[in-house]
Amino acid sequence: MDRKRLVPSSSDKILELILTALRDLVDYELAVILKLTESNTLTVQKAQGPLANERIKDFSVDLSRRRDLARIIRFDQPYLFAEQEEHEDTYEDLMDLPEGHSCLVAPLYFQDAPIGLMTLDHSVCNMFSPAIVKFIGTISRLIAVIIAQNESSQYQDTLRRDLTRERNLLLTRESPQLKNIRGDSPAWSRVIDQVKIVAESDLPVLIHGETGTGKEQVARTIHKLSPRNDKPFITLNCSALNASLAESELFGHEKGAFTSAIAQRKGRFEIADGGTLFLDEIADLPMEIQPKLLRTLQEGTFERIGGETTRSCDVRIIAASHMDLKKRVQEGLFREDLYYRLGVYPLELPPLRQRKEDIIPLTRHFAQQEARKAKIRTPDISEEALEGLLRYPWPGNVRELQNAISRGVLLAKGKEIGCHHLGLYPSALVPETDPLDSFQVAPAESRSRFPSMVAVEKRHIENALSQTAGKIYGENGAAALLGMKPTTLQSRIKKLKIKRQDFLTSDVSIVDMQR
Ligand SMILES: Nc1ncnc2c1ncn2[C@@H]1O[C@H](COP(=O)(O)OP(=O)(O)OP(=O)(O)O)[C@@H](O)[C@H]1O
Repeated sequence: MDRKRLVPSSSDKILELILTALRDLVDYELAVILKLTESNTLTVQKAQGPLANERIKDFSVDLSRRRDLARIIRFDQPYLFAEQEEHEDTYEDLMDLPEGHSCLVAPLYFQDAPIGLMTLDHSVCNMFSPAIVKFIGTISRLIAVIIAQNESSQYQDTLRRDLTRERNLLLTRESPQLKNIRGDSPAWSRVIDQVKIVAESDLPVLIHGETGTGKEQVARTIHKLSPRNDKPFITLNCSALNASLAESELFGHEKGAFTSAIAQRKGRFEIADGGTLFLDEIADLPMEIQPKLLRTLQEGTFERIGGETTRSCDVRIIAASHMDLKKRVQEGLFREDLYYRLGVYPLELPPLRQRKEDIIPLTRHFAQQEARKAKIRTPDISEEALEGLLRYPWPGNVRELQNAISRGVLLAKGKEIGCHHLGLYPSALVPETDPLDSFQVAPAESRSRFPSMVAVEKRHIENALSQTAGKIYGENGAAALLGMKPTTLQSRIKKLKIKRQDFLTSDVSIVDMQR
């Protein structure tokens, strides 16, 4: 199969590419590229051809014991051992090449300095003509440049990684790079620490967390803090994709691959090349497509649907799920091998209710953000509203909080944001001991049924009355609880047609009743 490599991601792959191309021109059975180390030793970097075996990968030769090779390197000229020439067979202990077999060696030089040696062997004698020797002399110069450049880019990668690590360690909570994953709670601080650590690597990350806990923002931040940050961050939501759509989205398709494929289309792997691919709701990825994803993750190769070219890509994967992926594996709905491949670095995002310390800072952040968008002064938030926010369980997590604050900023029109602006209202249904425990936020989906101010006020007073068993006056009365004058409260009760007697119990004083 034609193997098209878009981005050779390692020196191993580059050398494989070079030696494969070389074999189209020179018939060799073993081609080996050896690197010259500082200790004057040649060590195998790549071996290819029908005679290449596993043992050769670990082979090295000390040049102080192979004066013939040292001399060839010093002269910087390719050398063809003559059929009758007596010489030590370099790979003698590793394979059985006949006496007088063809053996050609070419020094690898870069900027006038030796960096290694290439050897070509064939079990048949006289396989390499003088023209081939000359050609190898020229090609070995190019090979040396490619190897040196690749090493230099690897060195630069290492430098970049080191710099990234140092930079990430210096980041503080106020750093702009972390602005989308705010939070100071111990639970969230642990997440941020892990984000900083894992960002510098290429490890696949599997993020688990309830809906709206910030999985995508965490994935984006990992990418932003990684050495890949100048390359694309591409997302794919795997839910609601059938197998063929998922395959096309991931790997792309050629024109005419299926009825609706009117044009060629790149998949997310191709688009994300060099960068990060975020696979959201990975638990929903159809079973049929999971082996193909696994293969791409293992080999870094894929084919477009309807295409014959095997492409290679260099993509870092971050996957996320609100479901317990391990449970999906146990239920037979997710491949175990893929689960382990994706979950090399698992990251657990705590729900907002487990990090209440973050609610107020996040609230202020979102209020500021919204006010900036609306070009108004950031409104104050009443103490009561802040308390209400702290007491709400936030099933929709940060997204729900963000929505509530956006609404609040809009409704408050620059004035102080109160409970009613945030949709916090006392629930008449849940019996409470602390009036603030009964605050609830109108869920986003019921925004069309957003309670009117009158309804909110009525329920609020009813709740206070139920807390005080209908008592209005005095220290324990509803008026004190609501911070109102008792007379004002009475008139509101009348106006709102609240049936106070529904809340009365026998221990309410006659005096209070008579009022
Ligand atoms: N720590 C945070 N700091 C600031 N904004 C946040 C934070 N966490 C989440 N958000 C905001 O909350 C919203 C939801 O976040 P995000 O989309 O990352 O959550 P998610 O877990 O991926 O959601 P889903 O489960 O629906 O895919 C986004 O608008 C995001 O900007």
